[in-house]
Amino acid sequence: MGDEISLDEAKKKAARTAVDEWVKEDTKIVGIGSGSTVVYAVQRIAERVWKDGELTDLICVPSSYQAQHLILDYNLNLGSVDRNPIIDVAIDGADEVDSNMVLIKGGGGCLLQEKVVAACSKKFIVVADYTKKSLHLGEQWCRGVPIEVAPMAQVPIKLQIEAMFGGEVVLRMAKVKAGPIITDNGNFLLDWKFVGKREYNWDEVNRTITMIPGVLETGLFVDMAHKCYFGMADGSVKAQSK
Ligand SMILES: O=C(CO)[C@H](O)[C@H](O)COP(=O)(O)O
Repeated sequence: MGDEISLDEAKKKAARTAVDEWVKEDTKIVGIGSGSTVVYAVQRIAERVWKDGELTDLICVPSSYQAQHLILDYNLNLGSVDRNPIIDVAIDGADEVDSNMVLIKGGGGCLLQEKVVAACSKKFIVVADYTKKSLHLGEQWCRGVPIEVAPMAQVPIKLQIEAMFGGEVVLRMAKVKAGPIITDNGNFLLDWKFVGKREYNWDEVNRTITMIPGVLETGLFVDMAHKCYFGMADGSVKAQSK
């Protein structure tokens, strides 16, 4: 058996491949996702700007506070969906990707802005390590589907989701602060630990949950991803498209 690379190396390979395949000289605006894999995508963009003298006019639109500061730290041009509502390509991570390219996102709590940026993008490209790839959602990611909600509505939303779809909905608690996590948008996060063995129609589930008053957005990204790049344990990069 050959040597396995680390998860970080796998993320890096996926991110660099995606940037080189999708961010070209004529790309004007790129959406920047959130999480640890996207850091390598921003590093690659910065390398091309600052070392290779390419992409100097490229505008980067962040999907979170983290992404905004990444863009600033690497001295890239900072945009916004106010100024740049049409994005050529967005590059983002995922917590899980199933065989139909339905994604769970929001493990890092940034799903609302991530979905807005993805929806503004002509192409939405996902970068991840091999542990995120699965046949069915829930096989790899066991923390449930993140849902961003208005704080005052969290109890009725929890009860409605459990009654309609089963499983358990839990309020995500902060680790080094008393009380729940507060998102970049001042909201709470629920994690819906769905019933693994049940067959869900994710499009329908997503639409139904989104309709509950007080729900701002779900971490289910259905029919949004154009292509996913997975850094594999053997050092290769596997691409998945529909
Ligand atoms: O959705 C996200 C944050 O809300 C991230 O994209 C997702 O959690 C993947 O992160 P990482 O690249 O660190 O595995």
